Amino acid sequence: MYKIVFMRHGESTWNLSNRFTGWTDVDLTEKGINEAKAAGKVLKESGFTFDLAYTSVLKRAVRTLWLALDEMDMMYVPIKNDWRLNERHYGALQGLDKGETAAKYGDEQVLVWRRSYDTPPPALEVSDDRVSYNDPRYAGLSKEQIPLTECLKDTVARVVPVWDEDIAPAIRAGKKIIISAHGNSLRALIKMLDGISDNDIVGLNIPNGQPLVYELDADLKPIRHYYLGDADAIAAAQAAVANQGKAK
Ligand SMILES: O=C(O)[C@H](O)COP(=O)(O)O
Repeated sequence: MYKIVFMRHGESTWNLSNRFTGWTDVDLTEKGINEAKAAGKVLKESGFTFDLAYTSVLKRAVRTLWLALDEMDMMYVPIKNDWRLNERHYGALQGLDKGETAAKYGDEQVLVWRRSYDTPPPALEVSDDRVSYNDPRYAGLSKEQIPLTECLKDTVARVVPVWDEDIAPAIRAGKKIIISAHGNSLRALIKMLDGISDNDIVGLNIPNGQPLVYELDADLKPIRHYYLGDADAIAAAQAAVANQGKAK
């Protein structure tokens, strides 16, 4: 039996101000820093150790990983940064307030943009300052690989190859792995692992900064999964994420 730990980053400044974030590189809040440290503490207390870590190229996930590993006194663990673990690109919604957007377009439309499997939010114009073409961290990518918007299906299409080509072979080679990523890049991975339908994935919300353990069989099929933290607090945090896209 194998175990792998998934963790969404701690609260970011744009989680706090309830803005669509996507590929915008915002940092953690004080609360987010504390969530990351608490995640490291509970992992340590639960006896977890790691010998390989994966994260995105966005600082909220990278810093969450650093803080958790620091808390575990395991900052020597090799880290692979992969842009394909980035948050789902939120297109022209990036920077907008989720509640205000729901008040303008309706809760239903915002739910479609946030959670439907194959309807992307409105795309950025290529001339928009928010487009990542000139960002040095994506210098090795073609323009076709740099999204102007993404639905979850698009995110699945870039996340699953990281699993198949990199993470799964490492698990099979016996590496104990933690992945620090984002609400929707983790939803993409979990959809694939658990075989969740396009309809049911709408109801899956990942809370900030809570280690999620997956136990996998010899074929890397999930046996069971569980959060390490307090169950009531996690359920409340998941409900809060679901409610972020509703008009006040
Ligand atoms: O990109 C964002 O805004 C968040 O990280 C995830 O947002 P969501 O829960 O609204 O999809």
